[in-house]
Amino acid sequence: MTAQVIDGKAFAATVREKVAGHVARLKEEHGITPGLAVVLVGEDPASQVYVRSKGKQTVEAGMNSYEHKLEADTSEADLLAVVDQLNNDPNVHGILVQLPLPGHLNEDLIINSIAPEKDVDGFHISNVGLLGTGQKSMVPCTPLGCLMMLRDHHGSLSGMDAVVIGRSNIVGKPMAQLLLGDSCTVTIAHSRTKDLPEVVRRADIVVAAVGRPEMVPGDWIKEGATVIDVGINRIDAPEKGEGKTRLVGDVHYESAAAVAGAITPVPGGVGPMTIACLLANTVTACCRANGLAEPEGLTA
Ligand SMILES: Nc1nc2c(c(=O)[nH]1)N[C@@H](CN(C=O)c1ccc(C(=O)N[C@@H](CCC(=O)O)C(=O)O)cc1)CN2
Ligand SMILES: [Mg+2]
Repeated sequence: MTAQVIDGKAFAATVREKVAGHVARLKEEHGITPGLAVVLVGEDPASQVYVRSKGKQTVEAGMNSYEHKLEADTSEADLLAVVDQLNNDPNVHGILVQLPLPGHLNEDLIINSIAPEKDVDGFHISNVGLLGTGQKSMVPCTPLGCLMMLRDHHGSLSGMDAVVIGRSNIVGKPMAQLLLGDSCTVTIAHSRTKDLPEVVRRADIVVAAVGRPEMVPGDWIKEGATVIDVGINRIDAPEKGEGKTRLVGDVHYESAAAVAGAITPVPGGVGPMTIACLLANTVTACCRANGLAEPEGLTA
C-alpha cells in the first residue's frame, strides 16, 4: 500500500478561506472586525518566524493584528501588565503568548492570566477543564487541526482505535480528549509505555507528538492506518551539502507511507493547520464575545 498524502497546506488554505468569509460577514452585517493580539518575548528565531506568519495571515483574513514584541529580559510583572491591558481591550478578541517563554518567566502563570474567553491557544486551565469535561471551550490549535484533517479524511471516527504518542499539555492530552469526544478508543503512549511498537500496531489512527526525529518506523504501523505526524524536527542533511539541514517529523515518512492508508507530510501537514486554526479560534472567540452564532466547522 502507498498512503494517500493528507495535504495540510491545501487544507489550511480552505480553512483560511472560510475564516475570511466569516470575517467579511461580521464586518458587513455587524460592523465588527475580529482582532488577534500576539505577544512575543525575546528573539527566538523560530518564534519570530511563527509570529510574523500569524500576523500576516491574520491581516490576509481581514482581521486586525496587534503585535507586542517584548525584550527577552521582560519581567513577569511587565508581561502580566501587557496581558491585563489586552484582556481589557474590547478590540482584542484573541490573545496568544508565543511559547516557549524565556526561562525566568512562569509559563503557567502567564497563560492563566489570559482571559479564558480570549485564550485562542486553548491553554488556560479553564479551557483545559472545559475540553476535558466535553463542554464548549477554546480548543488548542494543533490538535484541532489534526482533528479537522481526520474528520475530513474519515467522516466519522466513531469506534476507531487511536494511539496518541506524547503526553504534552499542548498537543498529546488535548488530542486524546478530542479523539475521545469523537468516540475513538484512545490510548496515550509515552516514553515509559511498555512495548510501544505493539501498542502502535493496534491503532487505526496514530498521532505522533513526541518531538523525536523519525522515531516511529513503518513496521510499527498497521496496514491501512492513518498517521498524523505532529513532529517538526530540524536535522542535519549532509547529503544536501555542508552545514545543510532538513525538516523531518516524528514518523519515518518513507517506511510509514509504504504501509499506512493515509499520512501527513512534514513539512506541509499539521504545521500549516496550526495557524489556520488560530484564525478560526479568533473568529469563534469574536462571535462568542458578541453573542453571535458561531461559524460551523471551525471548532471541535
Ligand atoms: N502560543 C503558542 N506557542 C507555540 C505553538 C502554539 O500553537 N501556540 N505552537 C508551536 C509553534 N507554532 C505556532 O506557534 C507553529 C509551528 C510550526 C508551524 C508550521 O507551519 N510549520 C511548517 C514548517 C515550518 C518550517 O519550515 O520551519 C510545516 O510544518 O509545514 C506553524 C506554527 C510552538 N509554540
Ligand atoms: Mg519558564
